[in-house]
Amino acid sequence: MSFVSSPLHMLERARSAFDVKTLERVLNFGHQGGFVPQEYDVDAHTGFFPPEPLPKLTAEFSIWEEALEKAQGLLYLASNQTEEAVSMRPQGECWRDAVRSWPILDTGSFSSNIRLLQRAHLVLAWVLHFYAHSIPKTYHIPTPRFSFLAPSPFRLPSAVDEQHPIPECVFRHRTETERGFYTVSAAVELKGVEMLQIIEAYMNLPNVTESTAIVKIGRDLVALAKIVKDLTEIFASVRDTIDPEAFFWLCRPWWNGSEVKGSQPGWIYEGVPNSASLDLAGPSAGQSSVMHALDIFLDIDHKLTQKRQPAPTEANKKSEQGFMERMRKYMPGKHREYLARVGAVPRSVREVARTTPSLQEPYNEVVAALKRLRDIHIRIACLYIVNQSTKTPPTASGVAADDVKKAADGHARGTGGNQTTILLKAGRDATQRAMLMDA
Ligand code: HEM
Repeated sequence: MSFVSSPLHMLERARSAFDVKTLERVLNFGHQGGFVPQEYDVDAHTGFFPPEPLPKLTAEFSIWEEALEKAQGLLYLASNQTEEAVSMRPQGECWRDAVRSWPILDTGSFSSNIRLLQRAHLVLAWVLHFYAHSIPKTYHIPTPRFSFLAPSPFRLPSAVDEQHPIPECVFRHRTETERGFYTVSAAVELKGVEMLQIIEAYMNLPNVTESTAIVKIGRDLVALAKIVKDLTEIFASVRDTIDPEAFFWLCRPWWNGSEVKGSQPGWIYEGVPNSASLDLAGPSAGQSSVMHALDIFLDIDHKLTQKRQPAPTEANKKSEQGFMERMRKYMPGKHREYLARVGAVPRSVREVARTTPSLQEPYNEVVAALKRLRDIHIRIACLYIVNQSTKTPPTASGVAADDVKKAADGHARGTGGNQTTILLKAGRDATQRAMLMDA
């Protein structure tokens, strides 16, 4: 082992490995009591994404990883009545039997490794969705019961391993569409890193009323408007890469969560008290931490707590005002803390712009850009969800004529469980309301 003789040498060596900004953050220069995103597991280069892809779980947990891998070529939606889907039902049942017979695995060995915990969460969440949505439902047993807690070793039966011929086309179509959706969402998240740098700079300004600070804020708002415009283009690119039919009928049903609807309970996790009453929304890009950060930084009032103009419409009032806050429950805890910290800044950028004439226009430009983004997003949701739900399902979906209405029943709902257009328009209108009127 070689020793470094002085802190200066150490600094020099470290400089070659990191950029200076990162280094300063690590050493906490200039951030005494300040805002350091890394403390909230927000990376300087990848933002809310981990800096590296999540590592696979160790051999001890291979049953989880293997089950997920196999599920992707094996399971069909319960609603799929095509010949292939029906012929694959026994293999699906074997897969679910195997999952039911899993032993309880102790995750203590990696309880301090956040990346492995995240990987475990990701793998088990998808296994759960594959499990729940592939169970052929009957009208008499509306509630699928399942458990990860039964005590016998997991082994996939040979019937599954032989891999009876699997029809490729439906899977490929679904996988490509799904990949397209994740890629666009990831592009938004990564483009958003530039925005997080602006937020960080604002949070660390010693005095937001100083003239140099005002010049900096003005410049950053101009840059932010450009970033939001770029984000809008990324959103709009879904139309080039994602097929609406495959999105609505082949992918999206797998993402639905367990909603508690009236007297019908949600999914029951055996061994978990009151699990049927848990609010377990499916994944939604509404959980994107970067988009929440932007809203919070600009002080967009989704909850309609501020008196702003124009007054909310009746439809605005009917939408779920706590939706964005509810979606934060699905984010990693540290990211929630990051958002709370940004929201707790003593003077929001909106407040500073309101009282600083030179900042009103650049602030309004960002808000206008975000409103346009939400307009485009509404059009996308109509194209991919509302319109699709009124169409005849494609043959590959295997949805039987009698079941079309049931399958499309959630047509006006997002995977997060809300009436799509009302919710998204309320978000767009809340954005518009942040506009400073006397500019
Ligand atoms: C095919 C593409 C897309 C469709 C059909 C779509 C649809 C929806 C729907 C239905 C909702 C309502 C909430 C729910 O219940 O889930 C929603 C919300 C949301 N989506 Fe998307 N979305 C798409 C792409 C994206 C992308 C790429 C992002 C980027 C992160 C995104 C960000 C959001 C956000 C932040 C919300 C919360 C509401 C808001 O901020 O206005 N969406 N989306």
